[in-house]
Amino acid sequence: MVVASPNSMMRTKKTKAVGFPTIDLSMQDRSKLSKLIVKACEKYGFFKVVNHGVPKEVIARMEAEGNDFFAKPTSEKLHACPAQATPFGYGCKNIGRNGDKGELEYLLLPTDPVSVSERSKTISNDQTKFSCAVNDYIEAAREVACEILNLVAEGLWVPDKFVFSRLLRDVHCDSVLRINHYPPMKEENKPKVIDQNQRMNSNRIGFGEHTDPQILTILRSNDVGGLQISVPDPDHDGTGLLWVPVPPDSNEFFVMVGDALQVMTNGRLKSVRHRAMTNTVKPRMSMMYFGAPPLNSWIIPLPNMVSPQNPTRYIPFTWGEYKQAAYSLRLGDSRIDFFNTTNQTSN
Ligand SMILES: C=C1C[C@]23C[C@@]1(O)CC[C@H]2[C@@]12CC[C@H](O)[C@@](C)(C(=O)O1)[C@H]2[C@@H]3C(=O)O
Ligand SMILES: O=C(O)CCC(=O)C(=O)O
Ligand SMILES: [Fe+2]
Repeated sequence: MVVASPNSMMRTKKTKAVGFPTIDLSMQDRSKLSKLIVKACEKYGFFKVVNHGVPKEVIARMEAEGNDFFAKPTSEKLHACPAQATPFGYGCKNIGRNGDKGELEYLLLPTDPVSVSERSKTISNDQTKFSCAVNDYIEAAREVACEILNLVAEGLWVPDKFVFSRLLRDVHCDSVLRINHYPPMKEENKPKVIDQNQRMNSNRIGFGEHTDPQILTILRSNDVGGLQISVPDPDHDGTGLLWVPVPPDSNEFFVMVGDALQVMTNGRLKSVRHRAMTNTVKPRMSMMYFGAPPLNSWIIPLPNMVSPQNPTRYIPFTWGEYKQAAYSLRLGDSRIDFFNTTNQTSN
């Protein structure tokens, strides 16, 4: 059921209300459910899911491990810094390899149990407890992602309803788990910034604006806000953009369409531009499962998304090629545009 409940109505400073969809995954009418999900993915590339079936205990154990890790002295956390050539492990303020900075620290983890166990040696004093919490959380988040992707396929009338979820279940999938920790910023350390809506914004950007490159992101945070979604501003014929804050909900998940799903649906579903802000009072901790295919998978518009009236919008590429492009670009770059058929130069 799509519920425009009072707490999902966000009022911007320009007194505009934006209600992001809330979708009840336990809804019995599957055909209606799949249509609602597709509608949300087309309009915003973003929605909240309730009644997702993930046990509270699985989320609580993951959160406890995150809190324990980030509470450690910096000298200990640095033991979990990535070895060269891998992005995995602990990071602080540096995002990616091209000079992007954020007001956060984070853990980036692979999602296969063997690699999680290997990584956990430098992260936790109780490797088994850490690995179990992470593996159980990843499995639960993957199930939510796969169920949503099956519903997306059904809602789009794709003949093979497992076409997306199969990629996330592949043993060679390239999915990742990220745990972000945003310490509160002291007032005196916060420079005033002018945001893209030309308003003075006293909050500081924790994680700069971007779209997620993968297929689907399942985000969960503690009860501290910060996530913002970019939506077209209805006042400017859809040409301007507004940042809309998302009220946090520690019991539920937020779902974001990634670039790869936008491409596979030939642009029908939209990958969502988002960012995270810091605040002055409480630390925010968010956990993202980024569902990605194996590196050698082709990311190509599905046949039923292409027609003479709606020709393919993207050149064929593998997930490995897309990831390589993403890592050679800045966080906020529109990397998907490099693969748009209209942007190709012939020589
Ligand atoms: C600046 C970068 C960080 C990032 C890789 C990139 O070059 C561009 C995409 C970024 C992003 C955003 C979503 C996820 O947080 C992430 C892990 C991903 O897959 O793509 C990050 C990358 C990162 O932090 O390593
Ligand atoms: O921390 C958040 O709420 C969002 C972080 C994010 O978008 C990311 O890590 O890709
Ligand atoms: Fe993101």
